[in-house]
Amino acid sequence: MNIRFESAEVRYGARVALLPLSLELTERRIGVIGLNGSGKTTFARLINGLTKPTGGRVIVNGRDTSEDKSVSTDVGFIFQSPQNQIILPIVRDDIAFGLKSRGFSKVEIDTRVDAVLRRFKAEHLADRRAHELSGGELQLAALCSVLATGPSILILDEPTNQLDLRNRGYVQGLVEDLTESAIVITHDLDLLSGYERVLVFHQGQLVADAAAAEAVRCYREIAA
Ligand SMILES: Nc1ncnc2c1ncn2[C@@H]1O[C@H](COP(=O)(O)OP(=O)(O)OP(=O)(O)O)[C@@H](O)[C@H]1O
Repeated sequence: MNIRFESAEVRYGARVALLPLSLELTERRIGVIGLNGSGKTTFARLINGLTKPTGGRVIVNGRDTSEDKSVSTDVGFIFQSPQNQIILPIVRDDIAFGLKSRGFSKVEIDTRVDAVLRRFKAEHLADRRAHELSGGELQLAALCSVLATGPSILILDEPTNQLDLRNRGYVQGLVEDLTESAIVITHDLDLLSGYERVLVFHQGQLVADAAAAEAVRCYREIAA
């Protein structure tokens, strides 16, 4: 993946959500940490064009997110509460929904739905009602829905939020095994152990950009 921030900033009136930021991201796994309200989600939303910079530019795989809507097909986003992004009641239908809205044919949709369910060993969830799923199962269903459409970059916003220890380990394993590039926003610092690149945000500013151990040390100082 290639993501470039060129003095990108986000302001909501007088409130600064992200101060002008310039950086390039090419690593396969990137962690993002920081206190509540520090700008992490704003940073992530800029990458798939959900939020447009109020100044500067964000270029993803050669495309300007402010000008080219197709960026959003390249960047999948799993939100903090996956239950909010599952639209249809049955898991299989929800996975198909995203494909339908992207114009895939019926045959292609069926093939892709089956393939993604197989890939994540989630066949047992296909006919389940989404609102009956556990937190870990919901994460898995959301992952299937997003990855079925074939993004090359995946953003996960607090993927282990509200998960018990077993499901946390399960989701950690899923993320480790992804062939797609992944940007992981988390308050679960152990999740990032071994990450070569972790960004630390504080008050809308990137204050550290380092390997996990160093970044976490910086974050602990801020939080102290
Ligand atoms: N749509 C919006 N309108 C006004 N202010 C906003 C909006 N979205 C975010 N902000 C503000 O921008 C700042 C950064 O928010 P952001 O959601 O990026 O933080 P975060 O680091 O992801 O926080 P958390 O860890 O709590 O999820 C906050 O002060 C927030 O209130």
